[in-house]
Amino acid sequence: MTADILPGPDLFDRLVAEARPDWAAYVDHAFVRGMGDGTLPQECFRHYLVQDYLFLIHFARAYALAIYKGRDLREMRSALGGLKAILDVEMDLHVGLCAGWGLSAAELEQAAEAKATMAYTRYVLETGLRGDLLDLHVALSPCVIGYAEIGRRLAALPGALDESNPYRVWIAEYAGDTYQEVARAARETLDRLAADGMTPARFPKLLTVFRQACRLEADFWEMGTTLAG
Ligand SMILES: Cc1ncc(CO)c(N)n1
Repeated sequence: MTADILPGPDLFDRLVAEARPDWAAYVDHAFVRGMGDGTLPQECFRHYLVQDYLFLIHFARAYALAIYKGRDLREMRSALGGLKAILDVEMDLHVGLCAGWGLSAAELEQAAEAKATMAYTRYVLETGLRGDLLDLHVALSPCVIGYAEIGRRLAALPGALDESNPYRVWIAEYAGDTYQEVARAARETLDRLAADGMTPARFPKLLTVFRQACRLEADFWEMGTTLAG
């Protein structure tokens, strides 16, 4: 089924097309819908957000690995942009929201890591350590491009950004121009790497990584929903 897929543009779209059920289970998870209509219990969101802070620490390490694996300055600078977006922008959202609940950044950093957090972050890092830059960026792509899609979808729902929705700040962050631009750059990086000598035989291997990352994203929402440690 995938053997005739040739390298070229829109690698991300082709991955999503082949991984539809896993992608849908991730971007349309009950946790996501609960943020959209404001019905998600706050306890679940808090558990998720603390774990997501720990997730982002390791995610920043994965971008640092992408800098290390960059083959020229352009690739290194592009990965540095991703690293800065996490450390300087995205984590501020978590720190700001948690401060509202009386949780400091230092306390966040000390929180015990849930197994779903470990599984996902270490899978991405391991994939990048074992493989090349394309493997690493495919493993990273459901996170960045997926959250941009989730943010956009939720922001389009009637009332999602109203004062009455406790999750409007989260939605606005990921639907906002800054994050959408990070996701656009991630797509471009995938296309550039794929155009650089990716063989058709590579696609099924990348699809395996992509599907695994989508499943781990869905597990992450599930961890928030069930308050799993
Ligand atoms: C689990 C997870 N996936 C993706 C993102 C987007 O960066 C995030 N903050 N957390």
